[in-house]
Amino acid sequence: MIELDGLTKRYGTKTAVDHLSFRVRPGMITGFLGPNGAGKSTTMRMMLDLDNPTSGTVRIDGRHYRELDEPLKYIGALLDAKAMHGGRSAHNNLLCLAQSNRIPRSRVGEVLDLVGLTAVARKKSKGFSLGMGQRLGIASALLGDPEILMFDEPVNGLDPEGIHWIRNLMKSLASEGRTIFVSSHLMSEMALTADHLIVIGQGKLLADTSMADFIQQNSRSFVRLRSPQQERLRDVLHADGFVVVEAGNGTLEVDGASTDRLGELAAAHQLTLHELSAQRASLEEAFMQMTAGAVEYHAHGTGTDVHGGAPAAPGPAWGANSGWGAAPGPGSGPTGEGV
Ligand SMILES: Nc1ncnc2c1ncn2[C@@H]1O[C@H](COP(=O)(O)OP(=O)(O)OP(=O)(O)O)[C@@H](O)[C@H]1O
Repeated sequence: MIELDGLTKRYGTKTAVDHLSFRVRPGMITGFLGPNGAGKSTTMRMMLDLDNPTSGTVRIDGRHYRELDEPLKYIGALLDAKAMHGGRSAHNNLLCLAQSNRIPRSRVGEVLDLVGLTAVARKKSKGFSLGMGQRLGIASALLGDPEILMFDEPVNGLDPEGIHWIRNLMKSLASEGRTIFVSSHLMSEMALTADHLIVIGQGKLLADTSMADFIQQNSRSFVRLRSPQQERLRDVLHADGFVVVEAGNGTLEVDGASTDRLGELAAAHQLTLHELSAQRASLEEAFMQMTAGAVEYHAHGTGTDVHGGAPAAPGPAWGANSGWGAAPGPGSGPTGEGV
């Protein structure tokens, strides 16, 4: 378990992390979300004692990081995959870490195997691709077989097979009862991976909730209907008290209704339906809805349409930090489920 209490970090007049308090619990994957500059990396660095809090505390299984003997056996982290020594081989990078934490030499081979780098174990890591570097960073996090694992953007640079692999790895580590804390800008990936979410904006806690509740509470869900008798269907729905939105292309959208109820209503009036589908909002929509007021770096002239998917790609007008990391993908719009 990781416990944060009133964690705060100021850089001069800038408050990067603002009185954050939350728990990261074992046996599940907790996603850590926030727009660019929200304070995620600063929070993770303070969790690992790489940065000193201005005030507040972080406890790892009840203790401060500094009080842990051989910390890699308690908490493993992938923060910056490029932090490895480029002149050393993958094997030697891990061996140095293992020796400084009294981890047996045999574990190096095990984790290299686990991340699929055995064939390049003796190659210098400076020649590694982004994806190979990520795998090496993940190997270093796993080295001490810790109960707590923290991953900052773990799928960065990984190909689809690699993304699938890290997703399943995190799930299996969580199912063993470990504590998994992961940040990512890839909402579609986060939606498939995390059980629980911590969302921050401008350093402050915005949400600490299950994935399902987060999506339900921060976005619109509706039922989409399509019928060759659209006008009659609309009249029947109106007569039954539903608010109906004509969405173009012959589709109607109804908020606050179940597909069962609407299907039965259509059948009772002998109306043919070509589509009856519950549209669940995506995590990306819910995230953009919640963080709309806490986005520090905006692209001028694009806006963030909370019901219309991802904003446009970052342009030259973006702030000092890069823009949104999430490209519109399979998780971009509402997802349909139905007939
Ligand atoms: N060493 C530093 N000195 C001054 N300001 C800093 C420093 N590190 C971070 N900040 C500022 O603190 C804020 C939080 O930054 P941080 O990198 O933690 O955000 P983030 O959520 O990880 O962002 P991203 O998603 O872009 O990686 C930003 O405004 C950033 O400019």
